[in-house]
Amino acid sequence: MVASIVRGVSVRQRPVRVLQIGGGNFLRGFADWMIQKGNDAGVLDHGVVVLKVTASASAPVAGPFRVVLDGAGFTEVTDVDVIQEVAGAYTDWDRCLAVARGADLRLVVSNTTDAGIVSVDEDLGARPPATFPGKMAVLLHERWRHFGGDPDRGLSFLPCELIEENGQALRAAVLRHAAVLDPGFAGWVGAHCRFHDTIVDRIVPSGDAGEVRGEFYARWAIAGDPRIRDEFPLDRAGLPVEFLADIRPFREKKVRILNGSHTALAAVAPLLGCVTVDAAVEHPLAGEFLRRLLRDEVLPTLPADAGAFVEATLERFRNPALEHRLSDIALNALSKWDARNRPVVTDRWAVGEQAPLSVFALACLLLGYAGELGDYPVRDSAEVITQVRAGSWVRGRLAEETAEHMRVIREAGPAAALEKALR
Ligand SMILES: NC(=O)c1ccc[n+]([C@@H]2O[C@H](COP(=O)([O-])OP(=O)(O)OC[C@H]3O[C@@H](n4cnc5c(N)ncnc54)[C@H](O)[C@@H]3O)[C@@H](O)[C@H]2O)c1
Ligand SMILES: O=P(O)(O)OC[C@@H](O)[C@@H](O)[C@H](O)[C@H](O)CO
Repeated sequence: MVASIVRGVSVRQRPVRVLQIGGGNFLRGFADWMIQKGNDAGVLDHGVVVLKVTASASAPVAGPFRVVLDGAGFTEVTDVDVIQEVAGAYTDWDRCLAVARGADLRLVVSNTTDAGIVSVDEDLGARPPATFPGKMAVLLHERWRHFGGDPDRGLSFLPCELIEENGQALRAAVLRHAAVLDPGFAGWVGAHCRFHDTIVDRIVPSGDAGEVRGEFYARWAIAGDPRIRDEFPLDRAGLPVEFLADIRPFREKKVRILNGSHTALAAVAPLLGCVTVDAAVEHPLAGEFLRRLLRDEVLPTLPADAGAFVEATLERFRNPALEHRLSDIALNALSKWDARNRPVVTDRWAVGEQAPLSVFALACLLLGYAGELGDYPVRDSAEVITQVRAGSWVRGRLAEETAEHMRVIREAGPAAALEKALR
């Protein structure tokens, strides 16, 4: 294979088999790292083209970067050179269409945050269409036309977004647009493109163009058509990838334990002076809050074997090398509380129990969003912030319970209020 020079560093040229939607830290430190390992182990020969699907000025850089991963007592450094090109949907849509016609293309990996997989009516003639599914439908249409509807030219989708049934959500959104473009094309998408639900796990807190930093721990659970195991045989390179018939139990455990406690901790611990996750775990009050939340509220809603994942998660949170800032987790915190913490509260209430610490975290968020907690980090949509300030974000029993916590926080301060909630 010929090597090309990008930013003065050699990039190994490989067939472009993967279209990557988004070039954020997570995909580079997780999916690209795995593809690199698969290539190095000889189970893959995959190059990646990154499609930049947002209009922001900052673009991911094509070419090699370094992934630095911290494990328990060791650091792993990997030079990743799988990205062959970055194509900008807003700067060169024709190039994106050309990539979609690629003869070697097999897989689409995406991570567009919780906001990316949306299903709305939009102008599919726009260059480019506004949303990720809209763009994908037009790119697939180009591919379908180019290959004359060849059944062997369908693509396999591995979305990494943390929403429920991510593959099925993406499929439904793409099919909605496909039906508008051409019924024959929609039939081809439905029959020959495979959308896998997946759940990912690796904490990747930071990065820049040249380097991504995260933890060594990783897990990728992939559901759906078993042919994916041969198309993307990362498990044969010893990577932590599992092909499962049903990923829902793992998803529920991971989201409730890891993401839910991240969200709750990021709501509460800054009020106690904590800046990072590891500092919060070691803080007497914040650490107690986290452990009690997991033990008394989250674990009882999960199968008995979830205890081991709680212990492992606490150990991962203690990793000081990650320097994981609580304010970075605070993005869209209320929507995340809704998706990750509310189900715990609802499940506890359904069996006649309480979930005061989950509700306490919500009370902190509501006070912070209302501007009552000084420089509390608030990073959410204007719509959500307006709803909170109008008092319409919570209703019923949740409104009553949060109001009581908010009263105590206002009167006694966050630390005393948390001590009371922990009693
Ligand atoms: N970093 C982690 O530890 C980690 C681990 C697992 C999952 N995740 C998930 O990844 C997401 C954050 O990714 P990151 O850490 O790489 O952050 P990042 O900011 O580096 O990357 C976010 C990516 O999403 C794209 N994006 C944002 N909004 C979009 C939209 N509306 N439509 C299309 N694309 C959009 C951006 O262009 C960028 O490529 C979160 O949703 C998180 O749940 C992160
Ligand atoms: O990225 P967010 O804001 O959706 O959530 C923050 C963290 O909980 C998340 O990124 C975890 O680090 C990740 O899900 C670990 O697998």
